[in-house]
Amino acid sequence: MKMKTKTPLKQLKLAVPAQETPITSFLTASGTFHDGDLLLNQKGLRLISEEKESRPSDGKELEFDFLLDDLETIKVIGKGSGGVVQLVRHKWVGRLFALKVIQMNIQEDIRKQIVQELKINQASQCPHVVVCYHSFYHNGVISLVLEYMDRGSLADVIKQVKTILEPYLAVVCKQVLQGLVYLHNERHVIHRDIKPSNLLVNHKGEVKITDFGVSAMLASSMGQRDTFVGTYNYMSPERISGSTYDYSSDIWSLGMVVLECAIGRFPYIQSEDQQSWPSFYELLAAIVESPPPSAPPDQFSPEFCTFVSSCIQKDPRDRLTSLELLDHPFIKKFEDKDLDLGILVGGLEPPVNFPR
Ligand SMILES: Nc1ncnc2c1ncn2[C@@H]1O[C@H](COP(=O)(O)OP(=O)(O)OP(=O)(O)O)[C@@H](O)[C@H]1O
Repeated sequence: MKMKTKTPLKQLKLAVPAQETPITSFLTASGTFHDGDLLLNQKGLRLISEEKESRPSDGKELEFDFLLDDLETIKVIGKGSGGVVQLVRHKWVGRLFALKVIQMNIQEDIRKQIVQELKINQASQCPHVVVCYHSFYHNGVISLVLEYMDRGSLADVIKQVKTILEPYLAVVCKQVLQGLVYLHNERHVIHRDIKPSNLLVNHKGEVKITDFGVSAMLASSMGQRDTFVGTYNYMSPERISGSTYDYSSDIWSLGMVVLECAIGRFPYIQSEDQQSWPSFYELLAAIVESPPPSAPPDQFSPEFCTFVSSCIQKDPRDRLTSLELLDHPFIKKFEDKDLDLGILVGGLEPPVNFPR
């Protein structure tokens, strides 16, 4: 066994029991957050293990260094429960990014979730997962420099178009499934928060998954019940009832999102003119106890109906996997039609002009 003769001061500092401000318990004296092969400080995030390997360029890597001061805010484009998302421009290069700012007065398990998000994003080599170019930690705030998705989220899209027709929905689904196959089969992570506002779209018609549950975790840790309600809508019955869950939990959520986009309303609301939403607890009870929602067969193709019911199954074992769903007849049906989602979203108001 290798013995160290001297214990470095930094290690002594880490051994001190939890202090009043939780952040100090995981930062080194130099203000660096260290977790395994991940280093995060004011200068940015580094994956130490990958530093020596020269990664093949996929055209997404940036040739310039980032400093927070080099980014100028254009405007706020979104607000989540964990913080604010701004459209920013790199002053010298002129390129646009989305800057997500997350407050960090939080506990250990939530911090681990955030580290997971940082790791996934930083190392993402998948065209259907939003790229995180850089992350900063400063004064208790984590800032993520994300790929800017100029058509906003699927939530923004359905606010305008109300419903998405099956052929376009198949194109959206295929891309989300490709992102999920990457997360489930290559990164071995459950997203945990698939919902319309976490599926982002750009003018090229690309759809990408973002936000690995950080905001939801933050909200729940801070007891913001109201802002956290939204995330339960797409949550699988096994998660709501506190059972163990796995990748198939994301598939339930995907099914709910797809069905909502097709019928133009959240599936647990009976009809468009229903006076009020079910209460928070009524909704949770319905998801856990009622038969799962399905696509009305008189309005949709058999392929679409079976796709939805292959996702929205109460028993997680009855759901297909992301890889199996990529081969589903609903996805295959429109594959050679060469449909351009860019044309659909191109006709919409860019979300940056929305009054918020
Ligand atoms: N990379 C991005 N490019 C463009 N717009 C983005 C980007 N990331 C987020 N947004 C916009 O900002 C909004 C807020 O995002 P955020 O992830 O903070 O919260 P949310 O997913 O809407 O909600 P919650 O915090 O409850 O999960 C999104 O709905 C989206 O419209």
